[in-house]
Amino acid sequence: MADCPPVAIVCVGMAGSGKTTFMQRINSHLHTKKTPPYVINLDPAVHNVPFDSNIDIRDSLNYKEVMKEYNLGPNGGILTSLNIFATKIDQVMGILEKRTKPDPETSNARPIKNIIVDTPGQIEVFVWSASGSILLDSLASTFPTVIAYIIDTPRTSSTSTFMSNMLYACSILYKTKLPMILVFNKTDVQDAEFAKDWMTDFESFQAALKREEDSGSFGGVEGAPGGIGGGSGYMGSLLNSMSLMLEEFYRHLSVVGVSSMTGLGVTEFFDAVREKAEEFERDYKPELERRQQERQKQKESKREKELEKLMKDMNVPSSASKGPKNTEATRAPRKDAIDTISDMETDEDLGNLEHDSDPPTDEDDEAASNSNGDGLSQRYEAALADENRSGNGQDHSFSRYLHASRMN
Ligand SMILES: Nc1nc2c(ncn2[C@@H]2O[C@H](COP(=O)(O)OP(=O)(O)OP(=O)(O)O)[C@@H](O)[C@H]2O)c(=O)[nH]1
Repeated sequence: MADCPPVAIVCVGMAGSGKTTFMQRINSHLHTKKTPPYVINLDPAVHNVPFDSNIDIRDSLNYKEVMKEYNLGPNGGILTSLNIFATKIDQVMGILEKRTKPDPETSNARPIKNIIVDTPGQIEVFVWSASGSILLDSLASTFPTVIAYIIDTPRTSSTSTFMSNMLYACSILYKTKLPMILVFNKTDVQDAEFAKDWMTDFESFQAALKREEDSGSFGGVEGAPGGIGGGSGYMGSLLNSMSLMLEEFYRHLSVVGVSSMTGLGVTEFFDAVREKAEEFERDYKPELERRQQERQKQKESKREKELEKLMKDMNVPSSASKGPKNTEATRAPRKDAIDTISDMETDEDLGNLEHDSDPPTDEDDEAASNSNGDGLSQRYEAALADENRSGNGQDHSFSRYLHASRMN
């Protein structure tokens, strides 16, 4: 496996599951193996990080200031910090690409083989946000990327908490569409064999359900009513069906028991990473590329439609036979310009763009003279007034607006 490409390992997990301690453990393991990883911390709200990060979101953003400035609560602050950070993803990817490429002429003779990423404990803020998707998609489009879902084993030992955690993991797998390793952490406190059994043997899960029912401790709650919690009750039959339904999901996962405290199971974790990285190249990458191509196609067809609509709005017939305006001199620059319009977001962009692309007509001059050049809103009003005078439809006013904008 000497030539395997660098792998990005993104650690996600509920608050307190031990992500940061796990990051510290795998970081020190890789240092011991003389293959130091590239470390990224994406948790803006963490107080102390017990390892050195190469990129730390806290270096570029003060989460408390973000909360104050945008008048947000803690989760909004984390989300907004991630959104702001996501705008720098190109720079981050540039750095990562440089660090993972061998370059004997510089000190980068031994390129990075692992990128490890710590994320906020508020999973949904990362996994369900646009910035989380941007960050994950960017990583996955360049490196084999694996999600390490960290689970607090002692807190997952009852059937209902186990099932809740599995459903959460399933939703993350479905949302990120990346290979996943379930890391049952804190095995120094409780062994993870029970979880592996439940995932591979439906009957052992049913037996555990029955035991909880008999002892009246369903869901880890002593004295829970059997009618609700028991294998024969509503929750029991729900758990049974869910565990059957999740069988297919379990098949796609690697499961390792780890103690971030003692280091037990870390070697198995890296074996699983290698396996998942191969799976990424084999199964996920083609799918990812297919999705990227589809997005590109959709973007192009949307642009085509916008172009057609705009041509219509501007009274530019698409066939050469219609009207004197449709000459090479006018048509070509318009098309280029309008292609660019769909990438522009602000009115100012539209104004600047049109300035160079389309020679004015007498009508336009009139519209422009109605404008005092003090801003786009006034120009827009001028175009509107013009439209009212001529009784033309709204679409036509847009073309006048574009021409009027050009004069400034
Ligand atoms: N016994 C034991 N305790 C652990 C282990 N891993 C983490 N812990 C403890 O679990 C607690 C939470 O660990 P963190 O690493 O801060 O958890 P986190 O998921 O990063 O927490 P957030 O940053 O709040 O999301 C700490 O008290 C750790 O010492 C482990 O393997 N064994």
